[in-house]
Amino acid sequence: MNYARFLTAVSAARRPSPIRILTELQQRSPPSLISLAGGAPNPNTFPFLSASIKVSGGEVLVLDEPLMKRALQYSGSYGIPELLSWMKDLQKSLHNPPPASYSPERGQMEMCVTTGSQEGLCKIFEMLVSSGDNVLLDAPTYSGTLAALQPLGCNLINVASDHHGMIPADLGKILGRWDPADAQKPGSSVPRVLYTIPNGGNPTGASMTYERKQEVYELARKYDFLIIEDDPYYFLQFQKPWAPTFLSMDVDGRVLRMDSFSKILSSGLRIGFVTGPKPLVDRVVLHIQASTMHTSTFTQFLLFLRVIDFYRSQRNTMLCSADKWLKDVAEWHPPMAGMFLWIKLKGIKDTQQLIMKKALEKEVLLVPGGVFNINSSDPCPYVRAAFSLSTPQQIDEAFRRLADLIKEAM
Ligand SMILES: Cc1ncc(COP(=O)(O)O)c(CNc2cc3ccccc3n(O)c2=O)c1O
Repeated sequence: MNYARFLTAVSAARRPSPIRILTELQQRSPPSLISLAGGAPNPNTFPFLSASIKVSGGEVLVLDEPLMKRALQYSGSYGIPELLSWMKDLQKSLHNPPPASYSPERGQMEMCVTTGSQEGLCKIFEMLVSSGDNVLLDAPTYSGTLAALQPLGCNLINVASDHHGMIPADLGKILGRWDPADAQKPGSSVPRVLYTIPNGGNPTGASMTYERKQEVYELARKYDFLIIEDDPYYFLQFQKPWAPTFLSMDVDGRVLRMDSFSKILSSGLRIGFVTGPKPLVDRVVLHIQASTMHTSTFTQFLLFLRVIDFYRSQRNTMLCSADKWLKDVAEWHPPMAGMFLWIKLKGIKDTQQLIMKKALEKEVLLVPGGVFNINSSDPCPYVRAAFSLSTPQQIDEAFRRLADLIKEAM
C-alpha cells in the first residue's frame, strides 16, 4: 500500500515531538536510568497518594503509592505499555488481523489509545480528508462523525443501506463513475475513504453481514480506498458468533478500526483504541503528541487494573474447570498473565485432527497446538484455550466436552 497518498498536507507535515520522544525513551528504559531531560513534575508533589476502588462483584482495585505516582504522571502518546500490550493480544484473539504479522512498511498492525473513540475518529478524519475530497459513508449516521467530517469541506457521498448495513451493489454503482486505474493518479477524485458503523449502527441499529463486508472490502481493493471501521457496539452484539470484522479480513492493511469501552465499562473514562496500519496509526499519534500528548494515564491504569482483575477471575474459573474435568486426561501450568491456558493432552500424539474434526462434532473449539510451531505439521499434543471471552458456565461445559473427547480418543 502507498500510504503517503492518503495523507492530508497537514498530517504529512507532522514531525515527532522531541519531548515526547524522550518520554517514550524514558518509559522503555530501566529504572536505573537517571533522566535530567524531561520537564515532568516531581511525583512526590502529587497530593493523591493511593486509591482503592470497589468494582462490581465486590473486588477492590488498588492503586498503591508507586502505581499512583505513575498514574498521575505523563505517559507515552501511544498509551501505557501494559494496556497496549493487552489490547494487542485482545485484537489478535478476537480478529486475527492479517497485518499483525506484517512488516511496518507493509502496514503492520499498530494501536494507540485515544480519549474516547471520538478522538480517534476526529484525528483519523483530519489525517485523511481534505476540502473537496469525496468520502463514502452510509447515512443516516452518527452525528459525531458528521460533526468531525463536515467542517473539513469534503463531499459526503451517501451509499444506500438497509437493516443489513451498507449495500455493496449501490457502492459498486457509485464507484462505477470512476476508472479504478485513476485511483493512484495525483489529484484523482476517486474516493480514498469509506466510513461505516458495522455493528448496531447509530442511529439505525443495522449490522452489516459478513458477505457484505467481503464485497465492500473487494471494492476497496479495486478502487484502493481505506475503510474506517467505527465499531463501538462490537461487544454489544446480541447473538454469537459475532460477525467477522473488516479488520479480520484486512489482507492489504487498509482498515482503520475504532474500539470503545464507553458502552461496556464507562463512557466518562474516555478510553478508545485505534487499530490499523502502522504508517497511519503513527500519524495519529503524532497528532496526539501535538494535541493532548496522551490519554489520561490514571484512567488507562484504572481500565488496565479492571481488565487484569477480570482476567484473573476468568483464569481462576478456567483452572477450576480444568481441575474438575481434565486432571486425569491432561496437564497444564497455571498462567501468571495473558488470556491463554496451554494444555497437554495425555495419550494424544497430535491434537490437529482431534480438534479440527472431533472437537467440532462435540461443539467445542480450541486451537490445536501445532499451529504455534515453526513447522505446523510437526505433531503436537497441546491445545490452546482462551479464557478472555467465554462465561464461566461456557468454560466449564467446554472442558466437560473436551474431557469426553479425550477419553473417547484414548
Ligand atoms: C458510532 C459511534 N462512534 C463513536 C462514538 C464515540 O464514542 P466514545 O468516544 O468512545 O465514547 C459513538 C458514541 N455515540 C454517542 C455518544 C454520546 C455522548 C454523549 C451524549 C450523547 C451521545 N450519543 O447520543 C451518541 O450516540 C458512536 O455512537
